[in-house]
Amino acid sequence: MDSSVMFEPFEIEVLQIGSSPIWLAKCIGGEKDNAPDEAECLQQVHNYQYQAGLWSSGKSMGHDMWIRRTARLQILPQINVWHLSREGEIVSIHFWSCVQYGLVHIAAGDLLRAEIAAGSENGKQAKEYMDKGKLVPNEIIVTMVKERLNGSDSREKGWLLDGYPRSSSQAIALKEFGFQPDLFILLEVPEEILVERVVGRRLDPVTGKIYHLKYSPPETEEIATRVTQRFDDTEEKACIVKLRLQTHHQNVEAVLSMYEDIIVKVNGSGSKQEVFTQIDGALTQLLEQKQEKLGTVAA
Ligand SMILES: Nc1ncnc2c1ncn2[C@@H]1O[C@H](COP(=O)(O)OP(=O)(O)O)[C@@H](O)[C@H]1O
Repeated sequence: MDSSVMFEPFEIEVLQIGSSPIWLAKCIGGEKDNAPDEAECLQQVHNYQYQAGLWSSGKSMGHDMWIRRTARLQILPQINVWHLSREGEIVSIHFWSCVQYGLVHIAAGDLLRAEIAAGSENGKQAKEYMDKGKLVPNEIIVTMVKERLNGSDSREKGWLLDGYPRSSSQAIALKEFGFQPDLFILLEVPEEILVERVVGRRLDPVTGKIYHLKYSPPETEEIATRVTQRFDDTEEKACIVKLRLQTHHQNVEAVLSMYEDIIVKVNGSGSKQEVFTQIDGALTQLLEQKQEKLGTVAA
């Protein structure tokens, strides 16, 4: 594909107010099979920025400029890309009913398990708490999360923080480090379903993908034979699972009170698709509000 063809499926809009530039690329119509993947879309947005003279020497526009420019391009496959750069970036790609986000997924539990696997001192200490279903002390987890949020990929693409903050002191630390989420998603699931999900959860050590023996079984025999169970998820640890839930109930109200204005409660007891549809709706609404706000200022 030459570069002029690459732009064709896109409608690209560039908005910048103060230090929050937003790139919007929308690709509409066409065949699913022709839909470009996420990396290709971003590449096209960057190419467009460069060709339109809005991106020089690999850098984005100056901070204090305010620019609103729309380039209407040819209409082809259906896809939307939202790209918020600098202060935080959100990339959302809609492939028909299957929607994916380009945010960096940062899971506090995964960070801790990686430390345990690496055999570090922090990992050893963390495991003692995790084995008992208790929260790992802030001295260990807060720095880990902060460093991950400061990673170049998180700063560039934006992030989805999973399993953090789990206490008000963790929420305060996050704020003090200057990290402020746009949205707080609370997944509400009855306890008996949670226990069933945890006990049936399996991890593919090769791809890192999470399965569930009943609800999302491994696709092939090969994967089924290699999946493993997390040390704190086993049947014998069912009482630890309950303790983890107890810890959650003790802290959740204090955490929620810090995010009252941005909480979205999602019914998490349905299928993956049903839950995802609700989250997608919340994210889409958030992006529309941001867009509207910028449009009002632009008018
Ligand atoms: N933000 C956190 N603060 C302290 N401990 C944490 C945090 N996140 C995870 N942990 C520890 O790791 C364990 C597993 O967490 P996680 O992987 O998030 O579990 P789940 O996926 O079941 O919610 C927790 O029980 C806790 O011991």
